[in-house]
Amino acid sequence: MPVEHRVAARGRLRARVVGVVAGRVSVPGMGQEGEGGASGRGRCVGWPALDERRGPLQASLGTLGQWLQPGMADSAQAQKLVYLVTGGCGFLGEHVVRMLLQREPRLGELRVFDRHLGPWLEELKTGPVRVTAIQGDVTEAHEVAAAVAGAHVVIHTAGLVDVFGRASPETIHEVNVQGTRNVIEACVQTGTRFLVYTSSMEVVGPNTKGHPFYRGNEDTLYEAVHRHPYPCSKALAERLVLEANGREVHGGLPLVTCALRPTGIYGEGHQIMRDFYRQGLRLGGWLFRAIPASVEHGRVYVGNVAWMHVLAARELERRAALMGGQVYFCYDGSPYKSYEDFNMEFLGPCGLQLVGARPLLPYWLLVFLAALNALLQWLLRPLVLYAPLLNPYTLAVANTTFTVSTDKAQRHFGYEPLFSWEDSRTRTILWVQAAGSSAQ
Ligand SMILES: NC(=O)C1=CN([C@@H]2O[C@H](COP(=O)(O)OP(=O)(O)OC[C@H]3O[C@@H](n4cnc5c(N)ncnc54)[C@H](O)[C@@H]3O)[C@@H](O)[C@H]2O)C=CC1
Ligand SMILES: C[C@H](CCCC(C)(C)O)[C@H]1CC[C@H]2[C@@H]3[C@H](O)CC4=CC(=O)CC[C@]4(C)[C@H]3CC[C@]12C
Repeated sequence: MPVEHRVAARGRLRARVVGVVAGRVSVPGMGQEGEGGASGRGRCVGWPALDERRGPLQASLGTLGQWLQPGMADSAQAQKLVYLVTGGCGFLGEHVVRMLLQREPRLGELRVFDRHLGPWLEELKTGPVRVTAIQGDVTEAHEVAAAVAGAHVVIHTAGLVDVFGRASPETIHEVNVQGTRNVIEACVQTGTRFLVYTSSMEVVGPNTKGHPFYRGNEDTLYEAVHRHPYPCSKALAERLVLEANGREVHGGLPLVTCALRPTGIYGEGHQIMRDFYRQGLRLGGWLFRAIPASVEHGRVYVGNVAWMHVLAARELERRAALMGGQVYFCYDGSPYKSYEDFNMEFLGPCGLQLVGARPLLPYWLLVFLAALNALLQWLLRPLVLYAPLLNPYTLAVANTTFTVSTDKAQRHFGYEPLFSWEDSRTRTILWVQAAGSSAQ
């Protein structure tokens, strides 16, 4: 069992850390570090003061300048790297964590930072890579700084994904914007040079005017106008990340950043898909079409999004000049369909049927119901949280074509989807079936 403990350094740096260290628990200062732990690897389980913290890590890794020598990454002598994944216990974060463990040969230590740590992290402790679970909050600058210190690469995927009105706009801003600012500042202060940010298609659109974005790419001109707190926060955070590219980090070298913009992610662990499945089961196996089949909604498989993060993080060092400050849509071979028709690719084989070749309700009635839901949410807020799937924002997103067609990630860092559409579909169906049966 992992031991949870408060970690203090200089009285300022505090983060709740659960050390899961290659099969054993690391308790700082108690002589229980993993074998060979004296080198300082995985020192985040016991945070010394910032400057001291750089010492042991640099002793084992050399100076930052050293490990960045051209060609070194390819050599057999390449240093093992420390990765930090914020939001590593979320839907996407878990896939990124597992993908790094499977596909990043240079991984020496993996720090998983999240507000809520998943029990599945336990199973990772048997592997060869040191996995350090850190319970922390991205809105707490000192917790972020403690987690980032000594990491070579940060994949910042933590975020508050809320388009249903569960959280206040202030909280969404705090987590998504201030949290990202804290990550950037932590990189700058501690000398971490490589930052990959999980942005979203939502930073582009659909916009408030309902303009379609049809098979667009990163250079497509589109009027990005937002009002909802979630896309506003993601757009602001993305800008912070891109503007931070080139900033001098502790040690004098430049920060290299890029942002990945997934469209709607699906796959194992996708809660909204599971909710639709359960809703269909409750309705006797039927779902009712609300959106015209002609409205295309971009979707991408979570395993491919995770793979893109791993590749981008790996290649940022070698291709800093090309990739630094760039944005990349996440894409794969998933077909272009409406949101509901796409979901039926998985829910159909699980026994559900989508009723209606056309929407059963006229659009004006959906708009009315969405507005009614928004009103009810506002009226009931002092008493209870009413947060249905249908609201004016989700209706507008679902009802506006937004699809991407690009190869920028392939051109810039050699990305090819790891999972074919058939694989992605099969994996998702198996997960929906399992998640559905465990719900009954
Ligand atoms: N789900 C989707 O379709 C899409 C998601 N994204 C982005 O991908 C990222 C991951 O999203 P999902 O995995 O879907 O969401 P998720 O909610 O499953 O995962 C987010 C993770 O961040 C953690 N987190 C939230 N607030 C935190 C805080 N204050 N401090 C530390 N950790 C915190 C959560 O505990 C959670 O584990 C987000 O940044 C989101 O904006 C982008 C495009 C599409
Ligand atoms: C919940 C919506 C579908 C309900 C439609 C209804 C009520 C008519 O049946 C989802 C439709 C589109 C989704 C969003 C989209 O995939 C883009 C996103 C990107 C993100 O970064 C976060 C999630 C989301 C906003 C996603 C949320 C659910 C939908 C609005």
